[in-house]
Amino acid sequence: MDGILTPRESARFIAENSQDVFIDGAGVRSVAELLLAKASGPDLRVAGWKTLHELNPKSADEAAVNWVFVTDTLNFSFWSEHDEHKCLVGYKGKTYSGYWSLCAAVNRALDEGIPITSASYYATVTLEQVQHIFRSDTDVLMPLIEDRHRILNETGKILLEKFGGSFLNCVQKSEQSAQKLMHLVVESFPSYRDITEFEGKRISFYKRAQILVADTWSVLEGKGDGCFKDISSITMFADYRLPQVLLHLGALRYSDELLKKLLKGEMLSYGDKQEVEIRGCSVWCVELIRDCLLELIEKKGEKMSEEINAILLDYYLWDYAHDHRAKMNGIPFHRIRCIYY
Ligand SMILES: Nc1nc2c(c(CN[C@H]3C=C[C@H](O)[C@@H]3O)cn2[C@@H]2O[C@H](COP(=O)(O)O)[C@@H](O)[C@H]2O)c(=O)[nH]1
Repeated sequence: MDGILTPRESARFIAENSQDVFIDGAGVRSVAELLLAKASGPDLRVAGWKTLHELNPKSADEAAVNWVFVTDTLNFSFWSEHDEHKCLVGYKGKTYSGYWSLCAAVNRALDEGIPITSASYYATVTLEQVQHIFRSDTDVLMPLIEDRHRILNETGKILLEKFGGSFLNCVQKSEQSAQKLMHLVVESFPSYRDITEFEGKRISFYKRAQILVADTWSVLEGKGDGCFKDISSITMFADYRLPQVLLHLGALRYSDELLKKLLKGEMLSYGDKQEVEIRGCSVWCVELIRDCLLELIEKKGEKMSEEINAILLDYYLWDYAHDHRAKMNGIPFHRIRCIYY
């Protein structure tokens, strides 16, 4: 897209001009050391996407790719006003919240015979049907349910018109380039256009487009159509969880004014200067953590069977945030309602 900085260029520019969010060098190093201990384990492997997460598809076929597409099309804004009172989805004896409540609802619908991953279905699905599919076990609904309905209709129609109703056709058009696929998704599907302005420049995060490429790579196990030669050019995904965990681990720091605002639970808006600084510095922070980790691996003389990239670090840190939810209680995440993350 012309005149727009790439996510990596955007992150660097924001980090160099940020006034309320700072990257802490010592914190970056300590996170890299934490990850070094995991480097040769199962966590920092593309296979972890399936082995560590029971709701993710185990197959690597067209149906699995279309599962990834519909979940990442709806992969935004799950936080609730009060954490003890939120949307919950029970599935196969377990209760899921947040992003996982979305996946549980998709799998529940498929088990009920509702073809929620088929574009021919969700292109014309009604609001009532969407409210039923994503119903909560509590009186707290999944946030932005009307937006989710609108986006399903819009995205389904485009997938039918441009790609024969299957995201696998879109993947194949990208000729094993992650960047080509990311740009094809952003150009084709409006809800993926995570673009804003900062200090007079047009910047991009493309959070859902990047995580869609990453999850496509993961579900195809990095093979065949999913063997993206440039997969390591994808950055971390600028959501609202990663900044929180980077703050908790000391790799990010906020100004007193911003911290006070977040601790009060004040909402930010998409494109606010401080919101952009949080997202941009988080992306750049993970780039620096990756560089530091690769240096430590080199020094240690470890042989890696798979290249470590920002995607695998992101997945690990996002899961870390989930596993340490209680410990992170006092650490705020920035509250925003939007369809981009
Ligand atoms: N940076 C980053 N953001 C991610 C993910 C994922 C799900 N990926 C998992 C699936 C397979 C992989 O193995 C990953 O484990 C969701 N999100 C974002 O988080 C927020 C939801 O958070 P909570 O309210 O706590 O559920 C929301 O903005 C959502 O868009 C990720 O991986 N990285």
